[in-house]
Amino acid sequence: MATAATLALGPAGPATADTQRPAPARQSATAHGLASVTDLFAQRLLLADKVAAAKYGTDTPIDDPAREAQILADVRTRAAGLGLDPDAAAAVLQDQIEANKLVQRGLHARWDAHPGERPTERPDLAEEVRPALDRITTGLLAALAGTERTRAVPSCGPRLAVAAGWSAYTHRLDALHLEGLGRALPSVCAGSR
Ligand SMILES: C=C(O[C@@H]1C=C(C(=O)O)C=C[C@H]1O)C(=O)O
Repeated sequence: MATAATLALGPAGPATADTQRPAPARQSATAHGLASVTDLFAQRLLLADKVAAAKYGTDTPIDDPAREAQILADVRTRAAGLGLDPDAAAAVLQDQIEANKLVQRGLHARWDAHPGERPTERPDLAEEVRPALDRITTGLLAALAGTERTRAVPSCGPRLAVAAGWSAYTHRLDALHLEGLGRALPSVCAGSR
């Protein structure tokens, strides 16, 4: 599927209707589109609502260093298996973790200030929410592998900005989640590390 990002930044120049675009260029722009990465960032940030709800009003802290270390070690191993630089992949995941905690903190502050907005249900962190986060991590590693070349070119930054804007729009991110998305981006482009 062609996204606004791929249409705006595809290698064939100015955006043209899909039917007019040569097939190889369209395929290449789509396969390497950074929206595959930023869409997963947005999905992960939306899951922060469930994480925050699972923890709110309990003794479970927002920060869980042991779980973070486990995720990062696993990501390093799997990145190596995919031919990705383990440090680079771990840096991207570290940013997702920081972004997630930013949203969780924002939600807890909001719920403290506005009791009427507190969640009415407490999702199961271990059984429901963390498995969903783990599925996103698997998709993210594949998306990082699929965008390796795009993430290494000088135009990565502007492409990433367009992709992030598109993902924020399609996932209807509010101001807090948009702030989280900004925190999720710094390690994506190879030149930024
Ligand atoms: C999401 C959670 O909260 C925090 C954020 C994490 C993440 O983004 O993966 C992992 C551990 C916690 O520090 C969680 O506890 O599962």
